[in-house]
Amino acid sequence: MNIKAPVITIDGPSGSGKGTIAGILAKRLGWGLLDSGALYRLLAFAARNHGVDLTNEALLTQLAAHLDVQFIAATDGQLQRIILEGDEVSDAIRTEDVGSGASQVAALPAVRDALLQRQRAFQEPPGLVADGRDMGTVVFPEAPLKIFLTASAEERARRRYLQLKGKVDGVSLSSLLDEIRARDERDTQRAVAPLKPAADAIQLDSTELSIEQVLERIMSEIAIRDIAG
Ligand SMILES: Nc1ncnc2c1ncn2[C@@H]1O[C@H](COP(=O)(O)OP(=O)(O)OP(=O)(O)O)[C@@H](O)[C@H]1O
Ligand SMILES: Nc1ccn([C@H]2C[C@H](O)[C@@H](COP(=O)(O)O)O2)c(=O)n1
Repeated sequence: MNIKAPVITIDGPSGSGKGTIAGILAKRLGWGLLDSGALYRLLAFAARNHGVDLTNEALLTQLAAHLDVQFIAATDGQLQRIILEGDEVSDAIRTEDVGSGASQVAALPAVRDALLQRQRAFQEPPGLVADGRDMGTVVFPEAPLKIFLTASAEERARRRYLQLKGKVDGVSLSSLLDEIRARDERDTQRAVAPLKPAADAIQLDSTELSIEQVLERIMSEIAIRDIAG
């Protein structure tokens, strides 16, 4: 019998804190981590490197199927590292520009299909924390705990501003807010696997919550379900 490892899914819009929460949770539980947004970012980044237009579904699908990528798990004192075609791109894929490209390629159905099995292959014992837009609705519909994490667009832009200020030249709160709204619109309105809560997801608005408070809420849901041993 094939007993599947438990999955906790965390979906939500850009800047809601999914990645931060998923990373801490995976570490606390000793589980694997799937940052599914990184796959779409890697594809957009690779497409630009190879001169592939972000609207060319056929070529992007081929690129997605053969994406040469390695995720090196976080260790004490070191964050997860991402290697694309032999080069470390962990920071390079985090720009708003790459995020916007990722959101464009993610709207293409054949691209999503090409990345589906790659994402499901992360489901390994003892468990997986997976963050993205469709983790609970499409990729892991049987997950025993699904979180839909939100925050107001203004708060998400503020968080992103604090994160980028001093690291990226010319960053402005108002342009970040515009980018966040544009990405929300594209991610929620696309025809395939749009960003939306799964019917059985727990919705958490983190606008007024600290990272630790969000984690506490999720840890109590894990305890209620008794899913982490
Ligand atoms: N509850 C919170 N309170 C304050 N800051 C937070 C909170 N959650 C996350 N942050 C901060 O907000 C920023 C964005 O968080 P994070 O990158 O985890 O968001 P995300 O949802 O994964 O975004 P994206 O989908 O674009 O990757 C980070 O600097 C993080 O430390
Ligand atoms: N499961 C996912 C994850 C990500 N995307 C798309 C949409 C996002 O705007 C973009 C970048 O994601 P991020 O790194 O900001 O979480 O990738 C998606 O469609 N489905």
